[in-house]
Amino acid sequence: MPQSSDLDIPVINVSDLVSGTGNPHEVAAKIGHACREYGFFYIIGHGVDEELQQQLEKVSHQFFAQDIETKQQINMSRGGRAWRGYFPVGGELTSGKPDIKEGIYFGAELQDDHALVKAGTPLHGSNLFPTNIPQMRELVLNYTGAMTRLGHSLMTGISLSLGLEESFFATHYTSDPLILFRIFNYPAPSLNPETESSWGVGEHTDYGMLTILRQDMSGGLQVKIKSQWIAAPPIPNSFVCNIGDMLDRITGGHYLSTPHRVWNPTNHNRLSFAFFFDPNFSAPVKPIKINGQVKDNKKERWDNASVHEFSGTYGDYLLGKVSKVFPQLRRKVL
Ligand SMILES: O=C(O)CCC(=O)C(=O)O
Ligand SMILES: [Fe+2]
Repeated sequence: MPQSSDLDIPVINVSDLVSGTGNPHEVAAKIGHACREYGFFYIIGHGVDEELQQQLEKVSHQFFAQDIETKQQINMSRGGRAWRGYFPVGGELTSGKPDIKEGIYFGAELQDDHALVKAGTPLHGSNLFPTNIPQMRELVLNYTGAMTRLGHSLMTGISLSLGLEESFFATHYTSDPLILFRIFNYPAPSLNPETESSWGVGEHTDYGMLTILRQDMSGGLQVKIKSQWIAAPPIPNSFVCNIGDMLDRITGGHYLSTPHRVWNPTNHNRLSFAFFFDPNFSAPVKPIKINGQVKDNKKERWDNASVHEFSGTYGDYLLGKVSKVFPQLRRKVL
């Protein structure tokens, strides 16, 4: 680990963006700098109710502490094409290796009569909530509501930071954002991932636009910046934000989709709450004109793939990735 403090991930107070008062341009400039140099930043002053977060954390501990049979009652196999529900430890792979984590997948709560659900669109539908922990439903829906509002505010900052109209992303990409929300539990004790090659989540980049992560106080998140792994330790009352592949693509690589990985360095379980604020499923993803050349971090990337070679909608990109692991999510051939 480098000792140099110039590799510290920036902490940005976003209250002026969220409240729409004060100086959003100053906040946007800080976000722009962080996106160019790190692809990661912490936010404080985000306005998301701390009590709500703590209650969600409490019921999540309650859920994961149950026996496996009870948790399996909402297994992902029951979520069908909506891609919702519980997966057990080892049930998800990163680069072909099983992750040492379990979790629950949630998304926007859409009923069967919603047009996209009726059309059989993958990743759209209703959630699987645990019936034996009834509070979880309302907490998850309140939390995803608050995070969706926060996502919209941050996207205005990202628009401004690129010298675009503040509504640029809302107009072209996120009028109906694809929302994925995952609660993860990384059990303890963990093996040393450096020697045992067993990560909670192996090295990867996120697929979409913007990820907003709440991590508990355990630590263990690492970010690959300028070829070095650095720690992104928990900071009370903050969220960690990072850029996904689509924003990297749209900005010609000027905003980096930065590789990261996680393990549990403690002797108790580690919880995290990953909220993915991603483009509309049907939005065509196209680069904007930006000064300077396209920057391709293909060589730095875990998959040695270039996001700049992709063309199509966000749905095409996402399904191309996840249907390798979940073949049932392939598009229906009409
Ligand atoms: O659990 C974490 O801290 C991060 C999870 C993550 O990187 C992901 O789900 O994409
Ligand atoms: Fe991630």
